[in-house]
Formats: sequence, structure tokens, C-alpha cells
Amino acid sequence: KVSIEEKRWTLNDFEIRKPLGRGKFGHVYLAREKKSNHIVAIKVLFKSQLKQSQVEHQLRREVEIQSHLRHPNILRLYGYFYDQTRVYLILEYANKGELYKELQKCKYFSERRAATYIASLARALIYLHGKHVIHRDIKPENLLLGVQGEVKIADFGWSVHTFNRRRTMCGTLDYLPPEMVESVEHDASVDIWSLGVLCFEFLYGVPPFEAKEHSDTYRRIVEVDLKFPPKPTVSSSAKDLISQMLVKESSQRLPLIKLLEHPWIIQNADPSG
Ligand SMILES: COc1ccc(C(=O)Nc2ccccc2)cc1NC(=O)CCSCc1cnc2[nH]ccc2c1
Repeated sequence: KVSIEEKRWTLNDFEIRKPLGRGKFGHVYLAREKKSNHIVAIKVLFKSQLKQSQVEHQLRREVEIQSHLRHPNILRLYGYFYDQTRVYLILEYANKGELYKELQKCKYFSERRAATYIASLARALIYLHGKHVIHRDIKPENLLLGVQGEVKIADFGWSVHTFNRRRTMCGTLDYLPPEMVESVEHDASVDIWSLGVLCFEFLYGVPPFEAKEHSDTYRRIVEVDLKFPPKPTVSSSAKDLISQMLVKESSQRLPLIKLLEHPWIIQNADPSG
């Protein structure tokens, strides 16, 4: 029995069901693999666009890396195929949808829900760092929810952003750590910073350094102008964790393995993720 990873796929192995994310992910469709009835997401990339953005090699490299990644909190890339004009990525389908929509609906998450997501993402990042993969864009827009409501890092490849430059330009700065805003070299600790920003946004419903103008956000980030709004539902233990992650000196940020032992995570995160 050939698994979904090895087979040489063609489009007529799949029944296209409906568009997903309304063009948010480019052209992504819900599809069913006809023989196994396996539900997947198929992302369609135009070769012309890949050529014009010079990302063909980046895509090949990324597909190579991602086809070996196996983690419950990382969206699977099962494989790819292509025809004359397009490349098709066969991706895992996360059937509880987009986390940012959930956050918009609830305004903010309970400490238990936030801690469960943060712990799962920390484990996924530890796994990725172990494979020398960093800077996963872990803002809410790039997180999906699996069948048990588990969070999945779903948007790989900064190249997806360079794909439509406009989005990179007006994309939010909110998640960038000081060293990236000041564009000095960065290492895996950028992900600790972004996870701290995410934890704040899960609990307060807004990112910590939000401001009207990009220049103000920029300044608030580099000065680490971290202020916790008065909110009784957020414990001092949560604020302690966030304060240990949003540290300007990247080497001083709380290591992800230490995050998993922090009292707020121990007391609030659901161990099953
Ligand atoms: C592992 O994931 C990815 C791997 C690679 C790429 C990619 O495009 N790489 C690239 C492109 C061009 C040049 C170089 C590299 C994108 C993704 N991921 C997404 O695009 C978001 C989920 S799309 C699927 C999906 C699933 N489950 C859902 N549930 C609701 C909506 C939804 C949407």
C-alpha cells in the first residue's frame, strides 16, 4: 500500500471539494484523495509566479525539509506534484480551522486555553530547533486547529510572504523581536520572543506593542515597552512568564524547555496539548 508521501500524484487522484481560507492562503482547496478517502488541503502555486519571485529553489528546499517533519503541532506537508503551469502542495487539513478567527470570536482566551496552546507551540518549536529550523512565523494568522482543537504551526516559509511582497510590507511588525526590527542576525531565540508576544495576545486580545503607526510599534519593541493592562483574569504568574520571554537581550530570554517547567504552564496547560 503506497502511503500518501511516496506516490507520484496527479490532480485526478483527488476530488477537489471547496476553496479554503477564501484565498487567504493563496489558492488552497479542500480535497479528497479518491482511493483512500483521505481528506487533504491542496495548495496551488503558479510556476510563473514562483519564477517571477525567484522562489523555486526555496520551495524545493522547503518541501525537502518539511516532508521530514513529523510533529502533532506542525501542519504536515505530505508531498507535491506539478503539471505544465502549476505546482501542487499536498497539505494536512486542520478541520477546526483558523486560530485567529477563534481569538476574534472569544476576544481573548482563558489562562488554561492560552497555556495549553503556548505549551504545544513550545514543544513544536523545540522540535524545529532540534532540526535547525527557526523563525517560524507563529502569529495567530499562521496557526490552525486540528480535530481535537490542538494548535498547529501552519504557515511555513517566509517565502510565502515574499510571494506577494505587498503583504510583507504591510504585514504586522507586532511579532518581530528587536534584533529583527533592528535587522541584526537572529537565532532560535526569535521564536521565544514571538511566543511571548503570542501569549500576551492570547490573554489580552491585542499584541503587547501595538500602536497606530509602524514607527511607534517599532520604538515600543526596541524599548521593550511592555505594559500589562489591568485585567483580573490574568494572573501574576502569566505576567511573570511573558516578562521572561520579552527580554531585549536574546540570550537572556527564558529557554523553551524552561518555559515548559514554568508554574503558570504547569498549573494551566492541559498535558494532552
Ligand atoms: C505546511 O504548510 C505549508 C507548507 C508550505 C507552504 C508554502 O506555500 N510554501 C512555499 C510556497 C511558495 C514558495 C516557497 C514555499 C505553505 C504551507 N501552509 C499554508 O499555506 C497554510 C495552510 S494552507 C492548508 C490548510 C489546512 N487546513 C485548513 N483549515 C482551514 C484552512 C486551512 C488551510
